[in-house]
Amino acid sequence: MSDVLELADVTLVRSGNRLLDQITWSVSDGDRWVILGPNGAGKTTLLQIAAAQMHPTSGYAEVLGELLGAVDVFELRPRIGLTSAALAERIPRDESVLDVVRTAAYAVVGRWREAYDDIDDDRASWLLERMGIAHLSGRTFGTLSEGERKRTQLARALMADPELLLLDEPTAGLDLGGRETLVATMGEIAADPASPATVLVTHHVEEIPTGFTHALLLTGGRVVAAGPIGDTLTDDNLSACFGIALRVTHDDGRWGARAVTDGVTIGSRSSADVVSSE
Ligand SMILES: Nc1ncnc2c1ncn2[C@@H]1O[C@H](COP(=O)(O)OP(=O)(O)OP(=O)(O)O)[C@@H](O)[C@H]1O
Repeated sequence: MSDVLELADVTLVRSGNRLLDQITWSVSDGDRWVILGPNGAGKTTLLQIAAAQMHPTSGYAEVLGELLGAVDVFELRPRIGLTSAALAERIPRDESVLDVVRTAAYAVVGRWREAYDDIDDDRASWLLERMGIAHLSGRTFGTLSEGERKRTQLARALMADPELLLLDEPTAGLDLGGRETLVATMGEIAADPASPATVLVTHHVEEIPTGFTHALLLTGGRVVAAGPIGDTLTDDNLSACFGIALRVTHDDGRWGARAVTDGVTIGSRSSADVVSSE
């Protein structure tokens, strides 16, 4: 197994704040990681480093065998598939769904004068089929529902046959049905041995697809726990991560978490919803 990501003592400082604080983490070929943590924990920032979009202020970060700071990131980025809200905002609303996916072959957003081979067209069409949105290929991105946009972005992230797949909150904003079908699709991708090493950022343990192998819990820019998912997603670790007593469940390959107070599980993760059993 080769290392896809190798971070050692990575610290990132912006405006005097330590967004990431001495992160040491490695991802190997075949791994499927989930990063969990409360708002502002540094999840997106960590993913930005993995995507070669940001450099650490200090520490060592190697992505796909290339040392950040010593590599041409414009050569590295096409090897990485990324979905994120920031990237989605850059997609022109009048771009066709097919072009949103095809342009990933050049790691650009927005069709210009690139020429596409039949092989690009075939792959883009196959990915849209795989995501269940082949019928939308001629529609413009701006006319899609949120769920259809998320599927388009996932197809785009896979277009360049990436060696590393980074998914930043891919199910955010979806209704229950849309979330469940996308989580199932991500489970299929995770189960495929040909799929690249994958890192998924989410706030919700319920959104971890089946087949995910590892978890990293982040709070205040620091790692609370990281490792094989069964050892890491424990009541104690998740409670420490979110700062609230939580009970973790794992049924049929899917994870769940509920708040606990005075030994009673009350069914919410939000501290605002916690009611004492007294
Ligand atoms: N340029 C910046 N200067 C100062 N602070 C920043 C900057 N960019 C981000 N931050 C802060 O860094 C922290 C981590 O942000 P980040 O977006 O990585 O968190 P996150 O875990 O992804 O949060 P969320 O779950 O809310 O999306 C936040 O407190 C954010 O306000």
